[in-house]
This record gives sequence, structure tokens and C-alpha cells, in this order.
Amino acid sequence: MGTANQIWLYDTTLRDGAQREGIALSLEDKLKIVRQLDKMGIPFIEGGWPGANPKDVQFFWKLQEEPLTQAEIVAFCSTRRPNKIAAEDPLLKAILAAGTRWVTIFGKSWDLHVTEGLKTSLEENLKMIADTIEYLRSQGRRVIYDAEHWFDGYINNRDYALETLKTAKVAGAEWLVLCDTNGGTLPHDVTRIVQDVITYLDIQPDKDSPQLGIHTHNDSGTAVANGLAGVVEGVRMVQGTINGYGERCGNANLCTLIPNLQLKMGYHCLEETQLTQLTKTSRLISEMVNLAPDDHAPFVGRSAFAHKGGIHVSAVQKNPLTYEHIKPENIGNERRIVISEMAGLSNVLSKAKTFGIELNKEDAACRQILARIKELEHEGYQFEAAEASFELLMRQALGQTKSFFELQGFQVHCDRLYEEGMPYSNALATIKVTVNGEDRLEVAEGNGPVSALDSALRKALVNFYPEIAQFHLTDYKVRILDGGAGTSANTRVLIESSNGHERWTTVGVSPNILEASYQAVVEGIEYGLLLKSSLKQPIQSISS
Ligand SMILES: CC(=O)SCCNC(=O)CCNC(=O)[C@H](O)C(C)(C)COP(=O)(O)OP(=O)(O)OC[C@H]1O[C@@H](n2cnc3c(N)ncnc32)[C@H](O)[C@@H]1OP(=O)(O)O
Ligand SMILES: CC(=O)C(=O)O
Repeated sequence: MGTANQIWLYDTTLRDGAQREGIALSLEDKLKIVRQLDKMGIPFIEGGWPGANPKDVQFFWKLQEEPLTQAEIVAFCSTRRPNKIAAEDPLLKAILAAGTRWVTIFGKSWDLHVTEGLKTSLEENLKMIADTIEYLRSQGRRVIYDAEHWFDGYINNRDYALETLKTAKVAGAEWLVLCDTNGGTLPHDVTRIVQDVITYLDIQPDKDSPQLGIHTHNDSGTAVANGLAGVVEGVRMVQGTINGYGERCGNANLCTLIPNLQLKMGYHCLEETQLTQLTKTSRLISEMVNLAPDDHAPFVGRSAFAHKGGIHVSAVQKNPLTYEHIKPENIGNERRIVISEMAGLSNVLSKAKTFGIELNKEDAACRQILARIKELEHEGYQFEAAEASFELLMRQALGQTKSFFELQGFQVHCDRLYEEGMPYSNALATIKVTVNGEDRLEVAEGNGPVSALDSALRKALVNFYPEIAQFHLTDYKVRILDGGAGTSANTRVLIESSNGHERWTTVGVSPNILEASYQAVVEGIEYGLLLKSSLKQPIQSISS
């Protein structure tokens, strides 16, 4: 056992996390994820159920060839089937073949599951638990026992549930993990039930084995709170998943549990440097499972330390404690200042600094910029996501941009055509611009009006600004702002552009979707050109 304040983290992203609807991990994905968790210092990582599918079998073979650096990789399985012999159970043979030092076995605690699910007797279930653990111990394995449906079982039949745990303890399980499998338990029930288990089994937290663990699901929205409640009472292993992925509403989110345990409750889970990997790990794993990261996730979300209200920004700049519950850098996250109609001068100053522009509150331009933002946001512009447009607006107010070209006009023509009876769209854009006093007229095709317009504009400009050849649109989002107005509604378009190295987002607003798109396209090109120009150097405050 560890020191008095040690909590043993147990990650089940690769097993229970993968039981989330919408996640399908390849062998390669699983290997990448396990290495990242190992790097972050998680001591126990549940890799999968080796008897359940060929991918999990291969996963454990791969780890035998290239073991992890510090984590114990754990193989998962059920107890033997009713009225069978443990040594002959194919799933138990597979878990042994996985070659791990530690195995996790789940067994039934709830009498309802024994009689209705397993269709066996309460006595046989106790034998299944005992036989399985004793057999695995005889084969040299260390055993973690997951007491499935522990809390429901306890509430339905306390004495039987406690007997199943005692059986696992006597058979040699080193960890007894209380599972809230259906996720319906609330923290005050966790508290009283854990207290009873500790007394009944005479558990000595932080001393000898067995010790208690907890595995919670989020169906009541209390998975993390339940885990914390268990720890307060003496539980020393916490099971969960990165980003809370898991069956139904998910498992306890380790990205929330770990910082709460370590930074607020004084327990030791990870080294300080490992804790700073948390945000990166959360985002990396969301990439690997192909789910968009939750920007508003506690601790690790992109917005977890984002300040939008002017009052907040002003105070945070004086002392971050005023609106932040922890230091974002402790978990590898960062503070962000957001620009919107709720901004005050402090937001503008702070954002200017990130663009390399030193302003102070006395600059007249500062108030003008703020007033302009509020006016434009009232018209439907939104600068939170369109930071490139905001920087252009700021530089225009400060006289720090130049006009790269002048639009004379454009026309876009869309056709719906048919080829062998199949419909397809084709768009043609004509644009006329003046650059350095020279008129250019260009035509381009696209599979839609915006791509045709974008192509025509870039074609007209590329001879003057060759870097435009590297620019391309990477994302295009449209939002109808006043849906009640039907097809004459105001439209906001956000366009993300890239030059292959950097990405930036611009915004346009108009009742005409093409006009809104044109504004965003033009700002996208202007910002790309600005990035390469000497204008994008840090500049001095205009009043200094
Ligand atoms: C709480 C949890 O998250 S537990 C983990 C859940 N995860 C999974 O189920 C994913 C992996 N599972 C699988 O690939 C398959 O279900 C397998 C390979 C395990 C079993 O497949 P099958 O043999 O076809 O059985 P099936 O999935 O239909 O039913 C599960 C069987 O396990 C039995 N079972 C359930 N829990 C236990 C247990 N703790 N001990 C022994 N048997 C159990 C059920 O009673 C049922 O038996 P039955 O077929 O006699 O009715
Ligand atoms: C073991 C497990 O995953 C559960 O009881 O939820």
C-alpha cells in the first residue's frame, strides 16, 4: 500500500470507455491511448476483455512484446459460468493467456442479477466468485474484484451483498471495488454504505490488503461526486475514464476526479509534472476516439478558464483567484480572454496584447474599438470564434492595415444540372477587383457559390500576392440569426482559412448569404496577407 494520502487511479477508458455508443477503437488506437495513459503516470490501466474479441487478445499480445513503462496493464473478465469449472472456462483461459500480473474479475452482488440474470442460486454465485479468484490466484495472478451493482445489491439485500464481498476477500482479492453499475446512487448513500462495508470487513485504509475501490457511472450526474464521497470514507482506488466516456451516460471522469482529489482534497494521485499532462491527454484521447472535445468540461475544457464578462476580465488581470478556482497551468490548461458584446476595456487590452499590440485604457482608439464591437455584435457579428476578424477590426482602428485590393463587383451564377439522370450543382463566379491601380476581371468555377467566389477572388489576386496560392478554406459554418424571418433572415457566416501552417477564422453578416460569405472570404484573405506582412509586428500604443 502507498502512503496515507495515496489514491490509486484505475483507468478503464479502453474497456468501459469503449462501451460508449459511438466509440469504436482500432488496435492501433488502443495502443496509442494506453501509451499516453502510461506516460501520464496512471498506475492501473484496464486494457480490455481478452476472451471477448480478437482485437483485445492481440492488444495484450502486443503489450507482452512491448511492455508499458510504469503502469500495470489489467485484463478484465467475469467470474466463471454457473455450474462450470473455473480451470475449464474459456474466458478465464483467455485472461491467463493475456499474460498480465493483475486481473479484474466482476461478479454479482445483487441477488436479482443472480436469480434473473445468471439464473442460478445465491450459493452458486458465491462459489463462482470464490472459485474464480482462487483459481486465478493459484495461477499467480493478483486480483481486483469488481462488485457489479454493489450499491443496488446492498440496498436490496444487505446481508447477501456483504457476503459476496467477504467471499472475494477470503478468496484472495487484493482490491474490492464497489461498482455503481446503473449509476443511480447518490453521494449520501455512497457515504453510509461505504462506512458500513469498512466496519463489516474491518478494512484498514492505507494498511493491509484488501483495500476498497470505487467504480461509478454518471446516470444521475453524480459519478464524480460519488467517487469523492467514497474516498472521504476510506476508498483508496478510484476507477474512471478519460473525459468520462462510458456506457450510457458515461463513467466517472478522471479529468475531473484527479484534480479535485489532488489539488483540493490533498490526496496524491500523480506527480505534479504528470498532472500538467491532463489537458493534453484529454484532448489527445478525444481526437483518438473521434469525438469533439467538450469545450466546457471542468478543468480541461477550452472554456474552463475563459473569461468573457468585462467585470471578470478586469478582476482576473488584477488577481486570477478572483474568477479561477485553480491555476490552469497546474493541469496544463490556459486562461483565455473572450471578445464579445459583454467585453469591457480590459478584454480589449488583454486581447490586443496577444496580437502583439500594446494599448492602454486611456487610448481613445480603445473605447472606439469596444464601441464598434458592441455595435457589430448587435448586428449579428460574433467575434468569440472569429479572432482574425477582431484583429483586423482592431488594426483598422489603429491605422495598422492596408487595403490590399478594391472590389468593383461580383456575380455568381448557380446551375442545377443532370448527368445520366443524377442531379449535381455547378457554380460560376465572375469578379472584378482593382489592385495597385490595375483592374482584374476573373472567372472561376466551384461546386458551390462560395467556393466559386473564393476561387475567382484568389485567381484575381494571386499574381500580386503569390502567397495566396497556399491559402485554402478549411471550414464554413452558416447560422440563421432570426429564423422567424424565413429566407430573408440575417445570416452569419464563419470561415476558417489556412496557409498550411496557421489557421484563422473570420466572420461576415448579411441577409444575403453570398454577401456574408464574401465578407468572411475577403477578411480571410486579408488576414492571411497580413500574417506575412511587416504590419503584423508588435506596434506601440498610439498614445505613447
Ligand atoms: C458491468 C459491465 O460493464 S460488464 C462488461 C460488459 N461488457 C461486455 O459485455 C462486452 C464484452 N462482452 C462480450 O463480448 C460477450 O458478451 C461475451 C463474449 C462476454 C459473452 O458472450 P455470450 O457467451 O454470447 O453471452 P451473452 O453476451 O449473450 O450473455 C452474457 C452471458 O454472461 C453471463 N454473465 C453475466 N455476468 C456474469 C458473471 N459475472 N459471471 C458469469 N457469467 C456472467 C450472463 O448470464 C449471460 O449468460 P447466458 O448466455 O447463459 O445467458
Ligand atoms: C464492472 C463495471 O464496469 C460496472 O459494474 O459498471
